[in-house]
Amino acid sequence: MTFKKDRLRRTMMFVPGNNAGMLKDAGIYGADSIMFDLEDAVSLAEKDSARILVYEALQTVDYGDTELVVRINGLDTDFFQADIQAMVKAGIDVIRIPKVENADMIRETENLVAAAEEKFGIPVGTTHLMAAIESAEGVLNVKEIAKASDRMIGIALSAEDYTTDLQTHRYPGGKELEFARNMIINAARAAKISAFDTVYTNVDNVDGLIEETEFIHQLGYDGKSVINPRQIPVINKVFEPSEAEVKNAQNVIAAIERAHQAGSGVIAMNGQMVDRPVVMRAERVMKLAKASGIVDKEGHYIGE
Ligand SMILES: CC(=O)SCCNC(=O)CCNC(=O)[C@H](O)C(C)(C)COP(=O)(O)OP(=O)(O)OC[C@H]1O[C@@H](n2cnc3c(N)ncnc32)[C@H](O)[C@@H]1OP(=O)(O)O
Ligand SMILES: O=C([O-])CC(=O)C(=O)O
Ligand SMILES: [Mg+2]
Repeated sequence: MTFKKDRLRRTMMFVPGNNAGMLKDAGIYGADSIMFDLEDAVSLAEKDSARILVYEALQTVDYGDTELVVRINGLDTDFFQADIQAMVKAGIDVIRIPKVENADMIRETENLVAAAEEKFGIPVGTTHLMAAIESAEGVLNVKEIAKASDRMIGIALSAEDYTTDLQTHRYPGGKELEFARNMIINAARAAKISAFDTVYTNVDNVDGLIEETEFIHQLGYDGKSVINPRQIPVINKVFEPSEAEVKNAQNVIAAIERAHQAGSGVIAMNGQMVDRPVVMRAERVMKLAKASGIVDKEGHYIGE
């Protein structure tokens, strides 16, 4: 398991914790993060066996350098304490807390995680947290939630439960999610952590998934939670920079290097000002280009 706070997180794939076959193969599909689910994909009768199965998978399956996340059961259930114990002991990278409504829920989880780290000899502070926002209360408190702990790496919108709480449902186009999506991306960026959009539940509707992903990409989200491996390349493609974007980013980076050599932090390129925010955007384009395999190690465009 490897952890890097600012890594790319275009796709975070839910894997039902009670499905041994899916647990075994989850690493082969190229998700940036794998999320083992102990919560809503697992029936009440299977809560204990799923926890054991995920623990075993973490001991035996090689997931390479994919980030490993577990969605524990909610803090209002009888299962979350055992989930935390087992997953911290297994050395999970990130614990995703479902149905987070306020910052106290993050602090409560953090205390239990810290105690488990001490108990199992895991360096204190190395298990990270993220929060899923699934209610109106959660959306209204998201700023405090995002900043509740140094362990926080991200905030996710969970629109199935959220729209139920709002007493609506999901519509094509997602107007009912506009407020939550804007709140979450701003809270995540204010806290300097990742923002994940919700699952797209119709796995056969590729056009709908592209449309939704283009929209959340435009808003600034890092990526989406996914429920099926077929959704991974579709989302990655939306996040893949175009050739023109890559070439522009390369020119920006070269221009600012020339400026720095001349002792300046700003330079004009084809009549456009290039300064720090432009360079930061260019660096993100190059990071996405590398992850998409469209540039070589030196950053030269090689296409697909
Ligand atoms: C609101 C919420 O809480 S959402 C989160 C909880 N829900 C989940 O976790 C659901 C996870 N997803 C799934 O169970 C399934 O993808 C379904 C039920 C949506 C669709 O199932 P299928 O139609 O069988 O998917 P599909 O035919 O595309 O599967 C292709 C392969 O991918 C595997 N696969 C499918 N989904 C996943 C997954 N989430 N993780 C790992 N492997 C998966 C299948 O096992 C199959 O493997 P195989 O070719 O070796 O047999
Ligand atoms: O996190 C997600 O997108 C899935 C989920 O639990 C929800 O939508 O309620
Ligand atoms: Mg949910």
